[in-house]
Amino acid sequence: MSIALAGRELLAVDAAIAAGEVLTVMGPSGSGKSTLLAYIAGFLDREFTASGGVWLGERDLLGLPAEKRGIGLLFQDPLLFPHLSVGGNLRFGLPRSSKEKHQQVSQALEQVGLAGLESRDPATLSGGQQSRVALMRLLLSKPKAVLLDEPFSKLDTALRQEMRALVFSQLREAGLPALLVTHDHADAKAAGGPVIELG
Ligand SMILES: Nc1ncnc2c1ncn2[C@@H]1O[C@H](COP(=O)(O)OP(=O)(O)OP(=O)(O)O)[C@@H](O)[C@H]1O
Repeated sequence: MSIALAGRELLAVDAAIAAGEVLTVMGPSGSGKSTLLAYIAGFLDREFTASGGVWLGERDLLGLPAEKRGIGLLFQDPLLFPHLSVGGNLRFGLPRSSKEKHQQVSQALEQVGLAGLESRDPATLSGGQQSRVALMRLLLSKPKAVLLDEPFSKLDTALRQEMRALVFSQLREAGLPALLVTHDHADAKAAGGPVIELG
């Protein structure tokens, strides 16, 4: 696929991502990394024109509205809902039909070392704890693929290493194909998959 801005090609990418693999796209500021994710997720601004397909298995994603694409997103900010508790944020990610919501939420919290924090206000959690809640909310929503936009860039060094290990191991375990955009070579190395450098 390729994306143009004001008639000039901004970026072109041709790649396939296997289940449990993370493809990293690197490039300088303005090279189109966030634009690429917006195209795949289904919210590209009208200023851009794009051509080429985006497939998830047999499904042509471009024919589907954003909310039907089955894509989970993780950004540099955890973006937790401030009016919901930690448990409320995690339940929000659960498909409407899922049973035993309470148990799924408490297991998810336990998995990331946050057992018992269901009723906490997200604003009272540390940045690292908020990132872990955001990751579990994403996984509980059962996406078919994941897009990561500089997810570690706001964390300090020690936390960044811990979150990289956690995010990539959870994605691998869930067998999800993922696309990571980043400036940071250490992110690409930790992701362990192929790397595309945009010009
Ligand atoms: N809504 C828009 N209208 C016009 N131009 C835009 C719009 N959004 C982004 N751009 C331009 O498109 C180009 C790519 O932007 P994009 O945000 O995808 O880059 P990026 O590689 O993610 O950058 P960064 O690493 O700084 O986040 C930039 O030149 C940017 O100014």
